[in-house]
Amino acid sequence: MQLAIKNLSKQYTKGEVFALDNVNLHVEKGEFVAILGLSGSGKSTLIRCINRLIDASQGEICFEEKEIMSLTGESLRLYRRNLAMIFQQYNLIPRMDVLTNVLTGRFGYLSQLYIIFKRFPPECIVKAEESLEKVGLVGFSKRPIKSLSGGQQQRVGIARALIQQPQIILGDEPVSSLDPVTAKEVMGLLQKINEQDKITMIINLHSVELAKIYGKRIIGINQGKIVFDGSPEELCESKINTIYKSDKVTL
Ligand SMILES: Nc1ncnc2c1ncn2[C@@H]1O[C@H](COP(=O)(O)OP(=O)(O)OP(=O)(O)O)[C@@H](O)[C@H]1O
Repeated sequence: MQLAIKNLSKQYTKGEVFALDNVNLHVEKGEFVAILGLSGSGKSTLIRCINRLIDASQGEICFEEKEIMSLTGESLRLYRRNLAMIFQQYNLIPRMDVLTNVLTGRFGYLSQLYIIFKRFPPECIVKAEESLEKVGLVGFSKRPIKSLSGGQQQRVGIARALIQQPQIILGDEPVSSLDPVTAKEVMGLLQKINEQDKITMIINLHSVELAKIYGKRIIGINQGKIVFDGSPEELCESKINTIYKSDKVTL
């Protein structure tokens, strides 16, 4: 078992509703998990708890059989090397070129001196070029980030994730800012990486269509609870309605 989440709950403020409510989830190495749910259902909270960007209120997360919620300092840094993030807004550094942005994915492996002086070992640069080749951006190394399209910027984000040599890629709505065609290209790239490199994908999505095409397993979250966990074929209309059920009054 690569990731085991047991009875996980998160309450941002005492007295408020639970953003995650007793979540239990097991993920095996190499799975492609698409997470669906209404805005505010807890998808980002789950991802942020997994990579310890935030601390859960209760429960347990184990990575490769080791409990990770109590990690601090160096052991937390080493744990985080296993997890790469890709984001809706790409989170690139606009004033730096493509290659340097990819190289920042290697920070978890380098000493502070390399980082301060931004001088990277030659083998890192080779790895960065290889990552760029993998995402279809050969020849883009020196291009400023600002000169790239959204789809190209997300490819840089994926190359930055790959150079980290992660076990898991966590995606927080990585294609929500892209047009439908480009979104499919980027999801196809993640699918290829998942199949070729056996990197586990846990990807939050707003599109049921994309989840059904690219997810090998779909998790549906409603008000912090897992209400669906199954294959794309099992995600019928009534299950979709359960995932997207809202208590809010519609105008
Ligand atoms: N930093 C925070 N402080 C307080 N409450 C928060 C915080 N972050 C999220 N929440 C609340 O937790 C709940 C779950 O939010 P979360 O961002 O995980 O949902 P989501 O499914 O990722 O939504 P979206 O699809 O819009 O990104 C929401 O009610 C949200 O308002």
